[in-house]
Amino acid sequence: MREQWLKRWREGRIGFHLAQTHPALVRHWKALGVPSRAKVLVPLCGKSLDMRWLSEQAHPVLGVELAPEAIAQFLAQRSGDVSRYHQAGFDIARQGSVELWQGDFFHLHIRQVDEVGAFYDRASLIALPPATRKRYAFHLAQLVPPGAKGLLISLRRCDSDAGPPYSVSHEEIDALFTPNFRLEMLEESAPDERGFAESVWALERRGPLE
Ligand SMILES: C[S@@+](CC[C@H](N)C(=O)[O-])C[C@H]1O[C@@H](n2cnc3c(N)ncnc32)[C@H](O)[C@@H]1O
Repeated sequence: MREQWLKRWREGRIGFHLAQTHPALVRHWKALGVPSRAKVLVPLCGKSLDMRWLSEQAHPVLGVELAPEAIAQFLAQRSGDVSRYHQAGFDIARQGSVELWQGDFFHLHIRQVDEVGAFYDRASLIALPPATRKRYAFHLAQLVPPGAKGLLISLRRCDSDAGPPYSVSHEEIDALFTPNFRLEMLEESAPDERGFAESVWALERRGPLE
């Protein structure tokens, strides 16, 4: 799966990328009640402009992405100094208040994200096959502290298991996240021309005794 994603970026097959900030992020982020200036973890971030929007809301951003092309293209969208360093297997580039960590999200360790207070996930689940989605939900729960809030945007289609993009049912999202998060579905769009409906969820990391 890693190779498949790296190949897609090399070949420029990135139909998932939006040329604008995701409207649901703009619609729902404020109401989540994320503390101002909380650092936002963006797993599997691609070159999403949503990271620019979050940083414009005064949130430092930590994006994690496998493909070097995604990171180079994100940085090239803006002029501005880029500082680079390396930490525990990740090549890190910082531009303004956005840090992009190039490497495998599953290798990210809680010690490396101890300042994170919120998260934003658009299209991570649909990028991963079913067994890896379980690992993803568990790993995210390990990385964010109790009380951390986030937005999750996913896709479902009733008639196919092929992917990516994978179809992820509401029942699966519930089963993946309920053990460690409070979860509320905020909206679901009508199906698009490929039959995919997009759903938006508010999550909050539970505490150890909840
Ligand atoms: C469907 S795209 C979504 C990108 C972005 N969130 C957006 O909204 O445009 C999934 C992204 O996850 C990246 N990816 C896949 N597996 C990964 C992993 N294990 N660690 C980090 N990034 C990964 C892919 O390279 C791809 O850019």
